[in-house]
Amino acid sequence: MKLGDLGEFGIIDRLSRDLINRPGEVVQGIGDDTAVLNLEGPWWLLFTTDMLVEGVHFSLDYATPAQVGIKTVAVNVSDIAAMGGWPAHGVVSLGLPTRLSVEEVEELYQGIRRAAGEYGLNIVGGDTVMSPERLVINLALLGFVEKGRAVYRSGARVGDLIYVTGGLGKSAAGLYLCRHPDLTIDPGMAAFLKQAHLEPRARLQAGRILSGAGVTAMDDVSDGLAAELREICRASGVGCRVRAEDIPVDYRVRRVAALANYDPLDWAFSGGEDFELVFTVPPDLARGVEEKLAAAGEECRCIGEVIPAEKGMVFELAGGRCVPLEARGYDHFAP
Ligand SMILES: Nc1ncnc2c1ncn2[C@@H]1O[C@H](COP(=O)(O)OP(=O)(O)O)[C@@H](O)[C@H]1O
Ligand SMILES: Cc1ncc(C[n+]2csc(CCOP(=O)(O)OP(=O)(O)O)c2C)c(N)n1
Ligand SMILES: [Mg+2]
Repeated sequence: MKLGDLGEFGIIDRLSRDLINRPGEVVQGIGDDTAVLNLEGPWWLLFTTDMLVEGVHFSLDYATPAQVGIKTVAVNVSDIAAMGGWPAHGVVSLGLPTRLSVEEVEELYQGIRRAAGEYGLNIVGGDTVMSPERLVINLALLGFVEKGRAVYRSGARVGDLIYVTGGLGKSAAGLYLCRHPDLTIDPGMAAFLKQAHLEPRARLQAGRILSGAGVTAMDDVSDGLAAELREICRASGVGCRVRAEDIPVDYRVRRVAALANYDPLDWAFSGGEDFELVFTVPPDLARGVEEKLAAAGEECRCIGEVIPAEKGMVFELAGGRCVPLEARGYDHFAP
């Protein structure tokens, strides 16, 4: 069978059997943003890894080595943020093609150093090997969260409101601009969107606030809003209804989408790599959540609500007509 026949999530499902031999220490295994492991003391350990491959996650045609380092840290911290915890210690593995110079590899590490400093985490080790063609970089990251405070994908309940932080589609618009440098557009706009793609930021502060404010489920938007909603719905055994009019899409994203002849909502739903947080919250706590985020300078928007599983995933178009929400997101092995 070919990898493309199963897709990324089918492959992971197949691999995920018979891997736990110390069940007593596992609070949450495969299936969430990070593993959650039980320790003595007040905190659970969060453990996650994400790898970036040249040509798949970045291109050195337009990303600087420092930006690749920044992104590597951000995508991993984002998974810790989506559990409601904080990052602590990481190890970095490098597969280096010999065409890179020492200076470029040092620059990569300047990016890692800068981002690690910003999120307050240590890099305490790693591995360095030759890679025949492409630059490969992996971070494995430990974090902590107070026992009982981790937010899983599985906690959404019918009636909860669905929110998303910040705005969606910026990364996809930025990627489009990196690939089409000749597009005529205001340079300030282009710089903003490209930065969103090349130097994403993890919503660590928002994740901490949300895990302390009673949210029921949370995920970071790495594969696109639709894919993350599918994960929450599947893990929680619920459905969802989201309103087109409330999906936060920045005017700059709309501008690039118009020039590129794309539907900006497609970028929001399927573009991915925005690293915003999508979360659910019971209606009686929603006001408090909004106020706490606003007080910390974090934006959020209510985009819909959790409905019974039988109703599926529903997309309410501007004007009120409802259509099924296609959970089309980034799949590494999509045909
Ligand atoms: N090769 C693998 N072996 C075991 N677990 C894996 C493997 N690849 C992914 N996973 C797990 O499958 C789940 C989904 O992975 P992924 O979609 O990459 O999550 P995320 O978007 O949070 O990075 C996660 O819990 C991850 O730890
Ligand atoms: C050169 C290049 N092509 C395409 C993309 C778009 N892209 C690559 S991976 C990805 C989705 C997220 O990656 P994944 O490794 O699945 O992250 P995870 O869900 O594990 O956090 C997207 C949108 C990109 N960033 N760079
Ligand atoms: Mg991953």
